[in-house]
Amino acid sequence: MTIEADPAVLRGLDNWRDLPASQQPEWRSAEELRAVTEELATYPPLVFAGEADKLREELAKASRGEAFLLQGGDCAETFAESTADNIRNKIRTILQMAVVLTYGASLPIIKMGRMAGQYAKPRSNTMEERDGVELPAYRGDAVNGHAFTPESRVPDPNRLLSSYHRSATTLNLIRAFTWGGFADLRRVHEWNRGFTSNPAYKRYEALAAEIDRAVRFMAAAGADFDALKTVDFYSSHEALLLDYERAMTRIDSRTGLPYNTSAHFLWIGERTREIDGAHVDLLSRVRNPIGVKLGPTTTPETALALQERLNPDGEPGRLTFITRMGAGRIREVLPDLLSAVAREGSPVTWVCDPMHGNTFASPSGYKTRRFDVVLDEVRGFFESHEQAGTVPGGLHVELTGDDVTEILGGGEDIDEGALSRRYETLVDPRLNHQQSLEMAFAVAEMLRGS
Ligand SMILES: O=C[C@H](O)[C@H](O)COP(=O)(O)O
Ligand SMILES: C=C(OP(=O)(O)O)C(=O)O
Ligand SMILES: [Mn+2]
Repeated sequence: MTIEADPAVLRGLDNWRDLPASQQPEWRSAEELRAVTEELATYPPLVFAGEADKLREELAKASRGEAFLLQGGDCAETFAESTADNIRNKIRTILQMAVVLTYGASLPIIKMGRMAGQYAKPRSNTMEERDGVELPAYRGDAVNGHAFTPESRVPDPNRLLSSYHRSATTLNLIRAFTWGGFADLRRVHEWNRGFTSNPAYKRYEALAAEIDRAVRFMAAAGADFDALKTVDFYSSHEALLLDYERAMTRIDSRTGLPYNTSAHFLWIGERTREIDGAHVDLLSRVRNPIGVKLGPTTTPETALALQERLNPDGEPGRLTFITRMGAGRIREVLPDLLSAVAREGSPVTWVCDPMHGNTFASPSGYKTRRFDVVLDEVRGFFESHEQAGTVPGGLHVELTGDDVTEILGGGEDIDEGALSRRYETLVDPRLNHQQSLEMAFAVAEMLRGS
């Protein structure tokens, strides 16, 4: 039986159109935009509402310390790089990290990609200047091209259709990999053995040996490894482009309620989380689990107001706060926020993004981050929760499965001179494959309190 939506609920989905919306492109034609969104609205959903419900329940567990979220992927996915190899390497990296974190946390790890839709970027500056030439900033492949030419930088609504198609093909491959045998625990464990056999990561030898013993114990005890061949892998992206997100918002026939079907999980960025703004309004009306980024200027009042607006019923798993304070600020800012929300707010899943508060430009002009500083923010996150008596629920990182050189440091000690070797990101720097695994081992040690 199909349940129809309440007409007032349907009308509400367009309420955002009358509200201030920051970070929206100046599309080259309103007509074209209308045609594109009308077409998008006829396309099938990318995810099923029931999957979003399942994720909400899993995130509720993370809010109580019964699970831990690992959310990772590019700062900005690109059409050109959404190839089989890239997608496979990213999934492989996240699965490898998840095995290490499962052991460290002794908890199920919720696996989520910043994948299959992470094509739109908020920018600090509307324009970019190079050698005296000024053009609109690159805002992600969903909006314009990265090539520094006037033609490429014009926001083109047709790119929204390409985003949908790229998201669909990426998600299809993700589902094939994670249900088709690629995620087999024994196989992922073998990959991790390859990583820890590298002398650069000798520091993690003891932990790696413990994991190895645990897997052998499971085998000896008759664990059903065939049941561990498949995993749930969720998709997520920043819900930035409201025209796209609205077109992908559909009524679930089981319940008559609206879901954003472009991804399982959507988050609102640090630059678009105005309490009376369009982004908060649209996401307040969908049933998906959602996130909000919180930077170092966030006050307890703001956090509580966002909770009231986005999760008025206080439903566990509905709202995730993704904090991105900067390693230098987190110990000073986060504990008060945690205490205020614990005292006066409703259940929330707290996740640490140790990337976005720690970005700087190297002397040679590369946007980068330091591996040690990123890890220090994660440490500060755990310390703050310890101090406030609250639950650290997960990790949100920008990573890739390839050997890029975008973040300084780590066991292979990428230095400033090395950044130019393989600096490929179009927006923010990502942990490479090895750095991602190293982070997983380091965080696993933190989770065990060693
Ligand atoms: O990914 C996050 C933001 O889009 C990014 O950090 C903004 O970068 P910008 O300051 O280069 O515009
Ligand atoms: C834009 C991003 O982050 P923030 O909103 O935290 O700056 C991002 O996650 O890429
Ligand atoms: Mn980013």
